Amino acid sequence: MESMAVAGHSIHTCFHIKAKNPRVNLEKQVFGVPVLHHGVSCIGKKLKGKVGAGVQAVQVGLEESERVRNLKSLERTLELDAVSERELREKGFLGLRKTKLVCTIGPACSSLEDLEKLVLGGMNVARLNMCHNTREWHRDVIRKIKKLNEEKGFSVSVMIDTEGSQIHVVDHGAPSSLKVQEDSIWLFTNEKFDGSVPFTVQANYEGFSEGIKVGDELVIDGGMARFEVIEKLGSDLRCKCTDPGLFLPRAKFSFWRDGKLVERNYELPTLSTKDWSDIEFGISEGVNFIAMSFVNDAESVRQLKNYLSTKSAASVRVLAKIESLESLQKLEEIIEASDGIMVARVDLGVEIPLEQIPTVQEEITKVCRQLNKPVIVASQFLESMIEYPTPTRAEVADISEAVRQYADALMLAGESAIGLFGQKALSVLQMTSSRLESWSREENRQGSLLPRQLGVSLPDRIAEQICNSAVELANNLAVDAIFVYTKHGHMASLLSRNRPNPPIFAFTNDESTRMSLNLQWGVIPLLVDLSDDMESNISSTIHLIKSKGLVKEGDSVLVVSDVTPSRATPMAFQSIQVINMSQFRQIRNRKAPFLDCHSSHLAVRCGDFFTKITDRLSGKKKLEKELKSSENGAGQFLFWVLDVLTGFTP
Ligand SMILES: Nc1ncnc2c1ncn2[C@@H]1O[C@H](COP(=O)(O)OP(=O)(O)O)[C@@H](O)[C@H]1O
Ligand SMILES: C=C(OP(=O)(O)O)C(=O)O
Repeated sequence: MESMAVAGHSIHTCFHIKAKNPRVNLEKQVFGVPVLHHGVSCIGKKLKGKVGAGVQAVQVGLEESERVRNLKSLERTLELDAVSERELREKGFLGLRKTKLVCTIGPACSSLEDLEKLVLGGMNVARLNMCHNTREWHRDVIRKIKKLNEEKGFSVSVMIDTEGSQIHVVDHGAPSSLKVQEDSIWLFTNEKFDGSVPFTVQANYEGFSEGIKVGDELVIDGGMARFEVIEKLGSDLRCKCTDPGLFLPRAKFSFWRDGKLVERNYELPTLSTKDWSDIEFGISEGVNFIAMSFVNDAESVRQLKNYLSTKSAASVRVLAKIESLESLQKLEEIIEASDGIMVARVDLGVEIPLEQIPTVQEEITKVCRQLNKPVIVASQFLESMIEYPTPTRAEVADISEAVRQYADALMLAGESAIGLFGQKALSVLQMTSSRLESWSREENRQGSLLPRQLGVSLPDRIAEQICNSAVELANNLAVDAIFVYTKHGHMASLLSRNRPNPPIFAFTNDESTRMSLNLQWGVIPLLVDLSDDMESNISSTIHLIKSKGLVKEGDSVLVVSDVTPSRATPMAFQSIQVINMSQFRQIRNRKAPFLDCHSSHLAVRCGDFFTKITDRLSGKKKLEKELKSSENGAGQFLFWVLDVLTGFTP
């Protein structure tokens, strides 16, 4: 054991852990777990009156004047975005929406007024697809969003999608959508000519028909219309319509043989020359996310991330769009290489049968959570609302299903970009996701993917386990919020991964972290000027939230702090504390922590306890016996924590 600080009901311990399991490199890691000896008896119920009244442990070595200075500077700089603040006032902590919303910006919503309405309607991320419209148009939209952020106190992130390389139709013989009649004969060609020729479809890639045989099936947009290849004329294909339907501009097509997709290795790069120049544009306009279209392997994601690093733009997060069979086959490596995933359901439906989309979506969402990467489920949630003012019941059910699967974010495409009822569509998305979230909470149905099922899969197992346990504590103690202090957002995302009942307030002093956390389920990112003194950070942020009148009598918070080594805290220190915010008072006049006999007894227990856990539970039985027989509350508490933590069998 290294050091300890105890005051009031909060106990902080800090100790070395020596692991016997070589996979867990604990030797150099130190963390502290402040624990309560009250509260054991109130698991699952509201904590009113039972929680330590405040954070009273004070950093060793910090002079009082410095502490007060830290507190004052924090108070000046805490930024909670205007939309979250309004929602918090209206609905309280537990009423905050957890599922994030992404809107595609297009001609129907690109004015300043319309963008503001989308932000007020809950848009967390504005998405611009670089395959449409001009660069000037995109620049104008990005600047409008930044202007709104600055002037109205919003915090909306910007995402651009690269166009990517996919075989699609350049022209299908008409300027707009076209009905395809049964048995009509069409020519598919790579020849380039100006204008439209009836019954002639120009493809964007000359090798589009390589490997295709007479008798193969050509499917438009995953089933909008179907043709049979009846003749090969050089690289052109003569096809007969077997299943009539619609030809949309830029329709995508795929070939099928014996009920299976004909897989071909097109010599098309994931990022074209145009994409690279769009990426340059995105960097220069300070976008927060780049969503890469048609990613087929992890290498292309790494290539973009390396490029961003060389351009000092590593803070731009790279999302991989899963929209091909190949990307599904290499799903895990792509997820691991990227900063997040978009399930691009429209294009995915071109390459896999439509009936497989729901289960594939669920699988991708689950793997993303396991690997701790945010996932956006995209497109066609409210397709009918492009034209109609109300959604179909099936569309509402589709939204609910994605929320039930715990996707981090849901995305509108044509509904907001070109739809007649974009704002209404966003409000349907917002209301449906909020409704399902509160239903899950009320009915205590949050356990569909328990932390145990997430497995122990991440490289930083200590942080992972602390966050898993913190969320279990937060849920069982029914706290109103979780606070986390984070530089890169790592701890915040690990907490979010467990999909807790209370919202996660992530305090960061890094603007790019704040913007990237906008995609993370249940996280309210706040920009603060964090100091080295974690206790004063905690004290000031609670004080500030209180002073804004956002705390009600009895509101409690579970605080997870992740402090990197500094002058004031020479060791890495991660701690969990539970604080009753309404009774909280800022402590300004205490200089040093103090110990008492009871606390030092507890700390020894803690050291013993964690050593045994990391020793693959070998000591669990013995320790259980010791803790069970303990006569004080601390022993009982640790017995319970042991029970929580040891559910995570390595
Ligand atoms: N910036 C834009 N300018 C014009 N139209 C757009 C723009 N962005 C999107 N759209 C329209 O909205 C629709 C949906 O957009 P998107 O989600 O990019 O899907 P996709 O490109 O696959 O159709 C597009 O088909 C296009 O008609
Ligand atoms: C979001 C999608 O991709 P894009 O809009 O780029 O075609 C999709 O296919 O669902």
